[in-house]
Amino acid sequence: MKMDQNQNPSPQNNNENGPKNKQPILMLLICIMVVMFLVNLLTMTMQGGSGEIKYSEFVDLLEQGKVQEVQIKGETLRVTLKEQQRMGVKKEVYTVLSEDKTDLVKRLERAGVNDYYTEKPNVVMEILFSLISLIVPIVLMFFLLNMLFRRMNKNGGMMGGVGKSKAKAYVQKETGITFKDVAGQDEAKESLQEVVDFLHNPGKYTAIGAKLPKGALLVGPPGTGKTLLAKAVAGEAHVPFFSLSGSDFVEMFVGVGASRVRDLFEEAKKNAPCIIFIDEVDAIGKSRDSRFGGNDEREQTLNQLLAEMDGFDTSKGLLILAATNRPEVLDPALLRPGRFDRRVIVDRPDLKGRISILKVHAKNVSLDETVDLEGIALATSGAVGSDLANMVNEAAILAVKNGRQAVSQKDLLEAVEVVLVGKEKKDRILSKEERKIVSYHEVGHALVSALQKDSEPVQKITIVPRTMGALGYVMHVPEEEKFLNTRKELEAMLVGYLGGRAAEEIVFDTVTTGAANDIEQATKIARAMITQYGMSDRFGLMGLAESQNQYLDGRSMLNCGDSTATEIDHEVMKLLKKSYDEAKRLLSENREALDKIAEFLIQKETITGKEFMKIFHEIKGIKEPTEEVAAVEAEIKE
Ligand SMILES: Nc1ncnc2c1ncn2[C@@H]1O[C@H](COP(=O)(O)OP(=O)(O)OP(=O)(O)O)[C@@H](O)[C@H]1O
Ligand SMILES: [Zn+2]
Repeated sequence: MKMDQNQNPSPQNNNENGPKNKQPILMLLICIMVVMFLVNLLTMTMQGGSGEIKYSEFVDLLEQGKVQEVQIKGETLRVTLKEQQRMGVKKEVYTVLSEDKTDLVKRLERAGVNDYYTEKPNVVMEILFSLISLIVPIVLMFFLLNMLFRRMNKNGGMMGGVGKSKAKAYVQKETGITFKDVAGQDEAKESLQEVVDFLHNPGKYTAIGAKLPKGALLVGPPGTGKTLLAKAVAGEAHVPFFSLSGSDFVEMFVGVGASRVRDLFEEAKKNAPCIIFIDEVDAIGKSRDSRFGGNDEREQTLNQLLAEMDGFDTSKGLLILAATNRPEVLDPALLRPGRFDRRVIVDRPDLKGRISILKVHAKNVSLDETVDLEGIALATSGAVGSDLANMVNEAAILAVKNGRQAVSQKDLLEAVEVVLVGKEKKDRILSKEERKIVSYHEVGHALVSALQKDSEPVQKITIVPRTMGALGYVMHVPEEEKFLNTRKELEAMLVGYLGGRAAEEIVFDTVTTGAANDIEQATKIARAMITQYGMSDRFGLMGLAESQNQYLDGRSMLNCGDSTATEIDHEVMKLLKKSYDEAKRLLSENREALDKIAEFLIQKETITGKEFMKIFHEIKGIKEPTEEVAAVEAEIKE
């Protein structure tokens, strides 16, 4: 559901060793190749393409007076004939000396061939040749490898200077962002406020002998504003902001990451007071413990980071902030006092937080009088800052699309859905039968929820497909923000999730693939109830799983023996079956309401929670003449 619109720091200039430097090598290479080619061609033509002849044939030629010149090279004779070839080039042949050299000399003198000599100059040529044939492949290899390395190592050339940092930190002299721009996250701001004060007047602290913190680790799920907070610290302290992502350090070659760390600190020290921000620090700071997979390069990089953190003098006003959403994988050495000894939790915003984040982002958007940001915040439990920022923007775009001057509550609600489930997919035409199934499925969810007292009120039911895969869905909005769930509520949730499939089975006596996501969610909840929340009678309070990454998808890992794991599976199955039976029971007993509402939904495609409740109450014979219902009735009649 997260739509990341992160403004990740982009390396400012990462090709200072770019194509310009490659050109001389290229030119040299081409020259060498051309020379080689020419030399080859020349010797080829000089040899005139001739071959070897027998010594006796040579003797014949000699006696016939056809030989002009003979070069004696060891046992080989290179014979130039008087006969001409194309373009005035004399024909040449070879032969192997098969008599005593003095005899040959006599023979030559007799034939009047004075131009014979034992070859010497060619020795130089030969050495040159073998040298070239040795050097060219090496140069070629060097060039190819260099290119390959560059490609693998997009920020720096292996050959072009291993030690130099190519991943330039993204530097901002003034971020211009202050704590006011970060909504909610009050605890985080408070603890960072102290840090700002350190940067402002380090002397105040050192005078008493207090040690200044070297770094703070911002921990929290993606999109909660960690980068924003780090920038705000720099903005509040009016110091430059150096940022780099952990993954920028990690390279193919051992030692590159470490030298980047060194360069970054060198650069930062020159600019102190300033802030270094390392996003995704887990990319380098992963535990050196082999449990997470050892890696020499990363270890060296991490060691360098640790050394740099130990090495600098805090009184200069250098502060390192780092962000991660997987603190559990970090090397303990990073978290030791004197390093990232402060841990600032930047968690998902609560209702109050969401309201203020919406306000911050709505500040620059024209809103009409229908807008109720609190209502939007209620409907977006679990959303993080970047989601909310995205929703406000999406709503503004919708308003413009519909030709309006200001954003209305309807735009905002639609935007919430766009961010959570994607845009309406108008071109996906469902067959009549499919629409019917989807309609019953969704009403099944809604009705089961409405029939149980521990579930959240229904806000909207729709069978308009969405781009993110949903063919229809039911939107619930809680009456208030919840931080705890009772066992009853979780059980009601399970029944609610399985209500869709139950409706399909009851009405069509068949089941479809449409319940895949429901089944996944229900299984996750059932498993957590048994292994983490101590809500099963079978295992009681025994903790059976460890949470793995609280700030990402909250995955957990079983922590028990194999046989227990099998038993857990049985228990999960039992719980799901019980919930499914309950859903089927509820729907069978309310078949009339199911049919009526499903029919209504097929016609209208989208119905509001109020419309839904109205039909429901009518059928159940519940008289509820509240003002709200009366208003809705009037609305429907229109
Ligand atoms: N508390 C907040 N107040 C205002 N805006 C916020 C807040 N949290 C997030 N945002 C918005 O979301 C955007 C993304 O946030 P940011 O990049 O800081 O998240 P992050 O926690 O660093 O995420 P990641 O872990 O993915 O890098 C911000 O630019 C801002 O527009
Ligand atoms: Zn469903």
